[in-house]
Amino acid sequence: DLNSDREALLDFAASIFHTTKLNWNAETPVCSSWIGITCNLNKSRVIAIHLPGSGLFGSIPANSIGKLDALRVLSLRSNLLNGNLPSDILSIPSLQFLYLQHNNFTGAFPSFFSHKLVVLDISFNNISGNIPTTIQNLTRLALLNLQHNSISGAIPKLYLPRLKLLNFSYNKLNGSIPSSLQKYPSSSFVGNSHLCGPPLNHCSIASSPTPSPSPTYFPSSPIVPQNHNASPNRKILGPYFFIVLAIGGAAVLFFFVVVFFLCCFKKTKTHGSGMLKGKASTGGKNEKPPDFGSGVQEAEKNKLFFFQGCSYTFDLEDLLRASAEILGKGSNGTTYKAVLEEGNTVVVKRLKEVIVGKKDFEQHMEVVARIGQHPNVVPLRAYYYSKDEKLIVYNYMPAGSLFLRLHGNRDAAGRNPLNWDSRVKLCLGTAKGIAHIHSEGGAKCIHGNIKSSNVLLTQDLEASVSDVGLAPLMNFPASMSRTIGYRAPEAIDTRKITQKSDVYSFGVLLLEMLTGKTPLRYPGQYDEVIDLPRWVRSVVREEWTAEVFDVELMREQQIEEEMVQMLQIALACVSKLPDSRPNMDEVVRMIEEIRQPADFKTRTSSDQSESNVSNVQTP
Ligand SMILES: Nc1ncnc2c1ncn2[C@@H]1O[C@H](COP(=O)(O)OP(=O)(O)OP(=O)(O)O)[C@@H](O)[C@H]1O
Repeated sequence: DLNSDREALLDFAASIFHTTKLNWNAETPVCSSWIGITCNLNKSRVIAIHLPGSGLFGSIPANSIGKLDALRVLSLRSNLLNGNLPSDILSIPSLQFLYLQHNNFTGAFPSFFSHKLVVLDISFNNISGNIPTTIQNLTRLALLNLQHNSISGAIPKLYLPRLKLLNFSYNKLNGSIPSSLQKYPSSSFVGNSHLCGPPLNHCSIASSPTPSPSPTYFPSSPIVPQNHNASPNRKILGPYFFIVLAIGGAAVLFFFVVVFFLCCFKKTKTHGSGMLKGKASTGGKNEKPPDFGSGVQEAEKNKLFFFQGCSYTFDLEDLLRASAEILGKGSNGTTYKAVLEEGNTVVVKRLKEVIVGKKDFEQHMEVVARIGQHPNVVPLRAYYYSKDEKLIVYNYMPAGSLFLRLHGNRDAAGRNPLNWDSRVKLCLGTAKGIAHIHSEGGAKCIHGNIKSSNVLLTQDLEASVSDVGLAPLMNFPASMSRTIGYRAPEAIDTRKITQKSDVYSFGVLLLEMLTGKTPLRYPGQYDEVIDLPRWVRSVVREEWTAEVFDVELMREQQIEEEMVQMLQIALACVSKLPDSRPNMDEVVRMIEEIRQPADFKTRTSSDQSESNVSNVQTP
């Protein structure tokens, strides 16, 4: 329990000299005031210790940290810890992420490990002895970093199906590299004077006295596997594939552009018929002024246009009479929730600074309405255009936005966190919605404002992308808007949005789902923006993945592999160069590859509890 965890931590602190004030004392609450300590959600156990670079000096006593039997993450990297690696720590049954790199640990490589280990990093120490064959039992291991130690002997035959990153370089290993490990790059093995065979061409020559390479953790992209063959889900796509893809893509694009123009041309000619069903309204001159749409009354000739398939029976007058509540003021204007007299609830967006004329607006709305006929896009119901007022009517989505579901009420007692299965499902749905927008509207169809508050949820927790097609109607939003944390760097520089800048914004949304952090800091005036991609890259470089993930996901079992894969997709989406980002169809495919459809079916039945999302509140 928490008391025994507290005692164990105090024993550790008593025998280790530390320069950083830890603020650990028996009188203060462990979970909220002790530096570097993370507890589980109900604050009954310590599940993570993060004390990197904290000036810790000395050797870790047995029966201290080793007694924390709910511990999942231990990060004591970049300290001055010495002595043996305490075997009771390595065998904590719940331990998943272990970071002990850059210390002065000595002694033999221990041979008992927690079977749950995903990351084992003891690089840059002075560990000796052989690599134990028991490493073979670590079937969930994704990273094994032993570089820069004094480990000797032959490398045992290891077959670790999930291992993505391996580094044995700069040790004293000898013999030949087992065939199961030959798929890793030579940089994983260099600096072992008597190690032979592929991927090393010959016995590697110890590099001393030449200085060893700077302690770069792993080459440029620390998360992306060194060898794509290592992951069964990844396929190497050769140059021909991309050429064929490019030609095919161009042909498909051409087709859609032609279809798009044909449709537009046809629509212009048959204006007012077919898709559009006008409903005239006098605009209620004697009514009291409405909460929104003050410009509406003057425009008697203008009509509220409903799209086909819309079951509402209200007209503009009803809309003006409805009691309206402001949902928020966004970059495009103000959004109202309007409850009509017959009980229907709709959302009305009052657009500001529309830069296109009536005809263009109407034609554009038809395209948007067509795009909206997809399960992952919020359908457009109606619109109104006059000189002074532009309104768009959507269905009201009572389950609120992804933003509220993910961040709202975070610290409240009864909060029901969004579980990993639901997050995967929502990521996939959002990706499908954006992919549909990109493909349906042709190359020029860009959302331009992907963010978690523009992803709305249905009652059964499906994602639905809102604000589709607004960007081309408006001025590029001011740089200090709430959107800034999602904006691709080139979109900020050039003030131009592209499909690839949508991919970037979606990547930020994925990072938000994985980290539980918002690209905007609350509460406040939206002026403090966290550059999430930058933050994630910096943490990942230092400590691979564990620190990155949302604490609320820590209580779930066996999801690390999927989280790591999602992180890879997110980092690909937020690549600095637009051309290096995948397109949305590829993103959909990659997310689908994380989990087989069969898994989705069996797992989604457990989402029922997640569907109960009606009482979300503002953070
Ligand atoms: N159809 C809808 N149903 C329910 N809530 C909605 C709907 N459309 C928007 N909202 C919510 O209303 C609030 C205001 O939305 P609005 O789009 O005006 O601002 P925003 O999303 O914060 O910024 P932006 O204008 O840049 O998109 C948001 O919290 C949004 O999630």
